[in-house]
Order: sequence, then C-alpha cells, then structure tokens
Amino acid sequence: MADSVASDDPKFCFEEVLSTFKVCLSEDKAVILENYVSGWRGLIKFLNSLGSVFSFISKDAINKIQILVNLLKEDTHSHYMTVQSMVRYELDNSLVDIDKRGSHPESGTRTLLRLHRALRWLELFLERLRISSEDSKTSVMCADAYNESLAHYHPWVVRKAAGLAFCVLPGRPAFFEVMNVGPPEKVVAVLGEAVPLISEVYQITEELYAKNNLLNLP
Ligand SMILES: CCCCCCCC/C=C\CCCCCCCC(=O)N[C@@H](COP(=O)(O)O)[C@H](O)/C=C/CCCCCCCCCCCCC
Repeated sequence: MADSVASDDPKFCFEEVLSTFKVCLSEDKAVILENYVSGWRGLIKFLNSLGSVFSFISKDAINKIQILVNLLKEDTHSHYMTVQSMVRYELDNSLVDIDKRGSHPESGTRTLLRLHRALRWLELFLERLRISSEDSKTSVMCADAYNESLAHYHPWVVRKAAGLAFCVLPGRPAFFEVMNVGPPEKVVAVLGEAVPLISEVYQITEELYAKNNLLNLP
C-alpha cells in the first residue's frame, strides 16, 4: 500500500472500485480494512477528476483515509485487519473518545464512522444513478442522496458548500463517461452489481457500530 493517499495515479475506472468492494468482506463477513480503504482511494480518484470545486471534499476524505492507512502501518497493525478487530481493540484499550473529543480525536473507529456515513450517501446516489433516465440530473440525484444521509451530520456551512459543488456535476452522459466502464447499458449493469455489494458492507458496519453504541461518536 502506498504511503500517501494523495499520490495515487489519477486515472479512474469504476470497475476497479467494484473489485475492491467485492473483496471487502471476508468469508465470515468481517470488513477487511485494507480493501475498504482501497475502495475509497479509487472513489477519490473519481472525485479529483471532477475538478477543483470538489477539493474541499476530497481533502477531508483523503485526510480520513490517511489516518486509517497510518494505522495499518503501525506496530499494532495486526489489530487493524478488519473493522471488527479494530473496533474491539480500540474499545478494549480505551482508544476511542466516546462522549466528547479528548485524547483520541483520530481513532480508527471514529474516523471510519465518518466514511461509513459517506458510504450510505454513495449507496443511495449509485442506486438513483442506476434507475435514472438519460435526461436525469446527476446534481439532483447527488443532492437528494446527500440530504437523505450525510447532510444530517454536517453543519449549515458544509451543507451549503456541498450543495453548491453538486450544481457543477456533469450531466448523466458525461458522468457515465468519467466512470470509464463502457456504454450506458454496461454502466447500469455494473451499478446493479455495485449497489448490493456496497449496501452489504454498509449494513454489516452499521450493525457493528449500533451493537457497540458507536453511531454518534464525537
Ligand atoms: C463512479 C462512482 C460515482 C460516485 C463517485 C463518488 C466519489 C466520491 C468520493 C468521495 C466522497 C466523499 C466522502 C466524503 C467524506 C466526508 C466525511 C465527513 O462527513 N466529514 C465531515 C465531518 O468530519 P469531522 O469534522 O467530524 O472529522 C467534514 O466536516 C466534511 C467536510 C467536507 C464536506 C463533505 C461533503 C460530502 C459530500 C459527499 C458527496 C460527494 C460528491 C461527489 C460527487 C460525485
């Protein structure tokens, strides 16, 4: 795994992202952290190709991914093989700020929660994209998915900036081009494979965090 998240080759192919989400779950349905992080790195390549309007979003996502990449390289990395083992290790060793931010503002558990919430946005957005018609607006699909998910956790100023950025998203045909999958029918078929995979990863993580009362970490 590369040291810096930001130094990746910018070329994007959605099928590569799909492959990383395919190998995200182990046989016993644990979420493999390295593959989860790889999936996000691929998505950030896509975001970067949309232009500098989105850089405030990609900077935050890169920062969070970098925290997880660093944890995967530390001496304690064996505890970070899966999201399940990470949560167990950090809780057992009091490495998570539970009620208010304190000495562990960058725990893996807290950091992954932010990406987990964004994964729900992604699931909702990709499903809208899958069932959309040729003249549907990506900006509207993106905003609707955002308002139904991530927006609940963001202050007014972030919601406003995100809303403005969505307005410059390319139309559906250009968006499909950037996905680099092939003709629209192929994009729709690949989305049909991607959405259930992402949804399963989301659900498993959601249940883990809910069971441990971690869904509102500061
Ligand atoms: C071909 C596939 C199509 C979809 C590709 C989508 C590519 C998206 C790549 C990355 C998505 C962004 C992930 C954003 C993570 C946000 C985490 C977060 O909530 N952070 C906030 C809280 O952090 P703390 O302060 O508690 O540490 C932070 O305040 C956020 C700041 C930035 C604004 C985040 C706006 C998120 C909008 C998500 C939509 C992205 C639009 C992509 C357009 C296709």
